[in-house]
Amino acid sequence: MEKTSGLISGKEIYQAELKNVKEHKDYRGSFSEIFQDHWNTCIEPVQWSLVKSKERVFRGMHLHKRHDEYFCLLTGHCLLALKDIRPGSPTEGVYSLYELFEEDLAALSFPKGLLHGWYFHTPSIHVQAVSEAYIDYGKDDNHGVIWNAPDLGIPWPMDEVILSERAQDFPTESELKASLGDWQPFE
Ligand SMILES: Cc1cn([C@H]2C[C@H](O)[C@@H](COP(=O)(O)OP(=O)(O)O[C@H]3O[C@H](C)C(=O)[C@H](O)[C@H]3O)O2)c(=O)[nH]c1=O
Repeated sequence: MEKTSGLISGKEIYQAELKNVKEHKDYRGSFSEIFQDHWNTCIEPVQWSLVKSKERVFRGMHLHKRHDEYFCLLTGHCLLALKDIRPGSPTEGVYSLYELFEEDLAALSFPKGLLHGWYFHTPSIHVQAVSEAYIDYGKDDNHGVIWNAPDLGIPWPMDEVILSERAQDFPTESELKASLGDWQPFE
């Protein structure tokens, strides 16, 4: 099977970007630059995190009204979904489903206002960055939608996942949107 990281379903979303990461291999191993300011991504990181996930773990779907995010798989194999629920976005209602492999490194940057979640086919390690620290956003801007909500419309290939207790109680997409009220992510 060809292990090429990229979009496998849906369409690209406005201001989200998957960037291939060049892995410079030699007889000692490899060296890969996973982030550069000059890439002009949508994010200015203020916090970096390293996340280890067991097989079949699903993290998300989450939504933040105030901060942008970055994700790069280091080891393993995962699916990563985005959905644009920003009122007035040129890609409002569009989803993107990416498949990422450690054998073909790639980094995804995406703006505030996109639902996002990741599923790990195998034990995996990734790094993620945010443009607002968890200590600041965790209490009031860490929203969610249940991963398999019918109105989310993500064609996940799996039926069962391992969720956090909090994520088990997330609402549907329409219930979240109703709770967010009138917000203007482009102002
Ligand atoms: C996010 C975060 C979590 N934690 C602690 C809090 C919990 O004890 C533990 C797991 O946190 P959580 O269940 O929130 O992790 P995920 O389910 O991967 O979700 C996190 O990563 C996805 C992508 C999101 O977008 C969420 O905003 C963020 O909460 O790590 C920290 O200490 N610092 C942090 O920045």
